[in-house]
Amino acid sequence: MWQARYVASRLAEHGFETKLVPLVSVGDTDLRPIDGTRQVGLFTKRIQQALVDDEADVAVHSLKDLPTQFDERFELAAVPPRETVFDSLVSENGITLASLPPGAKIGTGSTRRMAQLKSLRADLEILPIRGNVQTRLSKLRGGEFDAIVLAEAGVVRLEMHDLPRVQFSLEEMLPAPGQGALGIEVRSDDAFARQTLGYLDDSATRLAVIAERTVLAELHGGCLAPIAAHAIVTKSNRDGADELTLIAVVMSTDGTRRLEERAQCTLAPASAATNVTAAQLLGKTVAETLRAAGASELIASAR
Ligand SMILES: NCc1[nH]cc(CCC(=O)O)c1CC(=O)O
Repeated sequence: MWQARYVASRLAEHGFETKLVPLVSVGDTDLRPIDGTRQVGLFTKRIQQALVDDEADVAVHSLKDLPTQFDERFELAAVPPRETVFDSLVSENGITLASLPPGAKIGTGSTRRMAQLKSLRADLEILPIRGNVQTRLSKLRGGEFDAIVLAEAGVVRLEMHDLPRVQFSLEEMLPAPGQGALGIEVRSDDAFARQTLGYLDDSATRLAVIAERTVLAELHGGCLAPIAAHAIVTKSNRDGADELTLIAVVMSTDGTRRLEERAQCTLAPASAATNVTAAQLLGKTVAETLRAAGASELIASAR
């Protein structure tokens, strides 16, 4: 709802009136542990269905939740400027990971988070937790866990600034592809919606998430594999040109094996199409190197 309201208010700045269509996704209601047999897109399918049924013209997703599988019915009309990409350790008193008692119980349903937690502290007990941010926090308060891991982006958007937590560094906990970014989809035959939403696109964010999501797609990772990726656009200090840097990690779920790859490309000034191709190539190159180093085996063992 926050995300949809954000898009509505950005559209209002450009003079467009909108109507919110509140929806409840399977991801909000299905709290059973993730077991890999259920379908992908639990948070996004219901919203896409609203586009198909003409219930809504604009679909607002967390890009992290949007499957990489191409669907010709929809087009990603905009990727707005990204919120913070970090993950945070959330607990009753905001304790650091290092200060947790031996064998502490940490709630996360993400193999990416599980693997990185295990590599930092092998003694931790990782327990499944599902649901939206509010559901997870009520489980933490219920005493089931010593701590849980949440994306800082969700915490910030819900304005829970006082929530006791410690932010992980990128070295400790590399985020999921697309984390902190929104993906705004429209029907592919709706040129008016595509053009209108185009105002909200942020090219640096879009290129970063294209690179990250290409790694995931190339490794056939889906949302269950222990794959992390983070890309960022920066200015080169040599010639001032924009550069896109991508780092990706594939792990074994027990945290004992870690493959890491980093690569960079130079972006062309104001050449959207060329830069999209460059971002995709960067993601493919990194995925290829990870595959050559044995990534597929680690991903398969996580299923
Ligand atoms: N899978 C749920 C989900 N999808 C997006 C976010 C956070 C917001 C974001 O990363 O954009 C979350 C919650 C979480 O991971 O803590």
